[in-house]
Amino acid sequence: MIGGTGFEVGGEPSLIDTPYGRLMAAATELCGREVLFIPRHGEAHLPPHRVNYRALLWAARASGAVRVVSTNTVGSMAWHPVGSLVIPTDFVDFTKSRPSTFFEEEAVHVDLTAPYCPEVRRALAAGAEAAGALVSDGIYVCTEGPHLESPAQIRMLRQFGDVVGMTGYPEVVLARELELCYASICIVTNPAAGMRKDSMSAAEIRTEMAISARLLREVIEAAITMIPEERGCSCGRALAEARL
Ligand SMILES: CSC[C@H]1O[C@H](OP(=O)(O)O)[C@H](O)[C@@H]1O
Ligand code: HPA
Repeated sequence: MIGGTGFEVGGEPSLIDTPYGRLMAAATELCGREVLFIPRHGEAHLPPHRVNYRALLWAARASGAVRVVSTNTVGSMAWHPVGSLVIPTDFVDFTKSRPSTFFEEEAVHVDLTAPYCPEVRRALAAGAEAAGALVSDGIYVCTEGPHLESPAQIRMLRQFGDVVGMTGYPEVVLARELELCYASICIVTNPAAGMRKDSMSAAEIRTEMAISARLLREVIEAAITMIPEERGCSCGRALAEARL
């Protein structure tokens, strides 16, 4: 699991070395399944544009994981109430400065027709339903941050997607490049800028996330039991025809 702002599951902490740097992770068990929990922002809570996304995914694979469940907090650019969940089906990238590939020296073009693993997405949707959460599919728009968006930016971005965050990209792409299954469960913490009269501060967003953390854990625990043992998706063959 890659845990976002305000989400923890506990576990035995350890340091993992990757070619991209060292990070902290915690091994634990959830519902009988072995889980490696990696806090996305690390102990120092790195801002989104400085998160070491390649190290996160590399560490996941090096630990033997084949599936990654990520949690993200998002602002809604549509109708979603605060506290509801969104499972991305697709994404649009508006970031500016992040290393976004493991393949700097060769031309490798992974297919992103279905960027998020359909099997893990299905399990998350079933887990959300079992937990009684309000959940919907949606398109995740990723901004560079670290500032929250302006109302004019949101008027533009809402033509491209449903929810906005700063961390969903390039994780989703890097996971595919490592042939990992990857899906995200997003918690709506606020209406995006300009969607309501009053604004919402980062501190208030964090408070909203804390309120929803227990629900999110319930959803993930239920989802984990619904992920099939064997992979039936094509994520594990992402590189088969990706090289030129
Ligand atoms: C003011 S909160 C913004 C911060 O929270 C989200 O991070 P994460 O997806 O890791 O929960 C968002 O993308 C920003 O990084
Ligand atoms: O409104 C938002 N914008 C960007 N990232 C976010 N993460 C939570 N809410 C937001």
